[in-house]
Amino acid sequence: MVGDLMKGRNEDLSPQQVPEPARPPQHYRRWLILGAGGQLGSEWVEWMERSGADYLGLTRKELDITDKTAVERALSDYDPDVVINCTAYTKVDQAEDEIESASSINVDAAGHLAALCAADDRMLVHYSTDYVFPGRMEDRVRHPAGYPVDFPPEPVNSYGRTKWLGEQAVRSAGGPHLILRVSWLCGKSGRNFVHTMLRLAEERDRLTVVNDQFGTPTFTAPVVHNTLVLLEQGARNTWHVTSRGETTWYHFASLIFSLAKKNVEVVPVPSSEFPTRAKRPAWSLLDTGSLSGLPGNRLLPWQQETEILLKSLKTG
Ligand SMILES: NC(=O)C1=CN([C@@H]2O[C@H](COP(=O)(O)OP(=O)(O)OC[C@H]3O[C@@H](n4cnc5c(N)ncnc54)[C@H](OP(=O)(O)O)[C@@H]3O)[C@@H](O)[C@H]2O)C=CC1
Ligand SMILES: Cc1cn([C@H]2C[C@H](O)[C@@H](COP(=O)(O)OP(=O)(O)O[C@H]3O[C@@H](C)C(=O)[C@@H](O)[C@H]3O)O2)c(=O)[nH]c1=O
Repeated sequence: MVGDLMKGRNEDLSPQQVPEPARPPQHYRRWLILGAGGQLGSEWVEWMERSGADYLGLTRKELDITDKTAVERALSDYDPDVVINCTAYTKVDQAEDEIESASSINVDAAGHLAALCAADDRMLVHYSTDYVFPGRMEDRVRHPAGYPVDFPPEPVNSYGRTKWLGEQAVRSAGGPHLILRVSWLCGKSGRNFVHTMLRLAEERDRLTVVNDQFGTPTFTAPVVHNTLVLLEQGARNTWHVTSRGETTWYHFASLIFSLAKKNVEVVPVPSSEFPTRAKRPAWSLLDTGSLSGLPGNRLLPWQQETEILLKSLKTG
């Protein structure tokens, strides 16, 4: 079935060689990583540590991005050339009821950070999401390779709306920036679908998982790699960064259990049989065509990246 889903995209999704990890470009000397305790932030810290780059990673405890004075002080004290904003409010269901909290982090704080970066000509990398798009199945017919970067956003939930407003706040600050939209993000640490499935496998022997929401699982290591590739090439503005291919949460769960050798019965269900507080887009594939043209990119099939992540969870 996963094979069938892939056929529509008419591309080679067999495993490919994993490129050598990209290195931080030399033209940026000092790197500030915000949200360093989150799943993407901790991946960034690991890469920076390994590369020997001059970086400072700040967790939420060390810097609350909604504290304007503290953010100003952090920027002026460390004086970074590039700021990687991995902070976000990411609890999709809770965002429906905690709009103020989600907005203060995803919109106001992102805009304030962008304005400060713009004032001192610091490069800002900001992450956004596939959930900014409406996710209509009919959009798939017109855009089989995924939503183009300039497709008009129309989020279907509060989290998506705050991320879209956050993007606009970053753009309107007018400084040098990269906004990278990623989807269905999973990494070694933090809250994500892989960890949720592995936890549920210990608690239950049968799970129902939605099979009518389509997208692309994306992994933190290739996101950091591709961000470095984009920075190396001097890229600016908005890009889509995902793995290759397309699947549903049900097929993603099935692959996780099969690779992790978990004996769980996974039952495919329509979204109507798995009600959630927030609506999710039915189809949120992102077109990564622009990134695929850049040398050194890491755009591997989502199945291969899932296997790489599960192996790294095993080996630690
Ligand atoms: N997770 C996903 O599936 C996807 C994520 N994205 C985007 O990718 C980016 C990274 O997401 P991801 O790493 O998964 O998210 P996480 O939720 O794992 O990390 C976000 C981090 O931001 C921190 N944070 C929250 N509020 C504040 C604050 N006021 N000040 C400082 N730090 C704060 C969180 O701390 P704490 O945990 O203590 O609250 C957490 O460490 C985000 O922009 C997200 O919107 C895009 C698509 C998919
Ligand atoms: C746990 C579980 C979830 N589901 C469904 C609910 C939902 O429709 C889908 C995904 O579940 P989650 O709640 O884990 O994923 P969700 O929080 O919607 O993930 C999103 O997070 C934000 C931050 C993003 O930016 C998105 O790209 C996306 O990754 O799977 C099941 O069908 N069965 C289950 O047992």
